[in-house]
Amino acid sequence: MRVVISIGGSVLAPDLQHERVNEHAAVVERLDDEGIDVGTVVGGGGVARQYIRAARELGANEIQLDDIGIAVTRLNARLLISALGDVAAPSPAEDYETAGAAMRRGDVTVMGGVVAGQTTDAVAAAFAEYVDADLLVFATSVPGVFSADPKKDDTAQRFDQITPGDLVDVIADIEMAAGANAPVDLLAAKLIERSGMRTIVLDGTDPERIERAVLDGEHEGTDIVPAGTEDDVSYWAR
Ligand SMILES: Nc1ncnc2c1ncn2[C@@H]1O[C@H](COP(=O)(O)OP(=O)(O)O)[C@@H](O)[C@H]1O
Ligand SMILES: O=c1ccn([C@@H]2O[C@H](COP(=O)(O)OP(=O)(O)O)[C@@H](O)[C@H]2O)c(=O)[nH]1
Repeated sequence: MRVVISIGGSVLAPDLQHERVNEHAAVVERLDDEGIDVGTVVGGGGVARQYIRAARELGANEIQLDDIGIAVTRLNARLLISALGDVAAPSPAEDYETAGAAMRRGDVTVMGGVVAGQTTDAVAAAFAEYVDADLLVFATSVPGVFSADPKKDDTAQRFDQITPGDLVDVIADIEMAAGANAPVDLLAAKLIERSGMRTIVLDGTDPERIERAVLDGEHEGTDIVPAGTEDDVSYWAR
């Protein structure tokens, strides 16, 4: 089984606590021990947003701000690599070929961002498509995809399941500036739509939830399910 896990910066290292990074690494190592090929993609979180905010005040444009964001995602990736030790490739892969080759060698791969104009959500979706992953997991700071931003709207409802097309509609209005907050970015949603890959968005603040979702298929987040496959047993058996 091949799994790609997108670990938001806000769940990996909200305040750069090494204990939390260690807990995520322990989960990745246990999945690796189970014989699962694991690819991880790490976000920039609050630290990236702090840098982006400061550089925006200093006059940097959005592409320059994205590049700053990418630099922070790669720093966070190095934190996870530090905790993973020998099971991980020694530096964050900067393209899908390098990451895919490392996965084929049996290393856990750790990526950050790759190119301006997107987020690590799109990196995770593209890498998952590149390696024909069986499962893509977005571990984020909210318990799934909601009808509106749950941090701003008390009436927002969580979707147990959503089609990629409906996901695109839910997130289409979220701003795309560097450092923006979305459960999954628009490009990622379109990649999930075209690949039809099995995808889960869940609250990853407790890393063990990621482990349960991968090993037992149990989670309380949102399944992104291609239209028409909601009751297709072969889809859910993948
Ligand atoms: N429709 C929505 N459903 C879920 N979350 C949403 C939605 N719209 C906006 N958000 C925001 O998306 C963010 C997703 O997590 P984020 O803070 O970007 O963490 P991560 O570091 O995991 O990417 C949350 O801050 C949440 O408030
Ligand atoms: O391939 C990438 C990945 C990240 N980013 C930039 O880096 C920021 C932080 O990454 P991300 O949003 O994925 O981090 P998260 O908020 O999920 O922790 C993004 O907002 C973008 O500005 C980018 O331009 N290209």
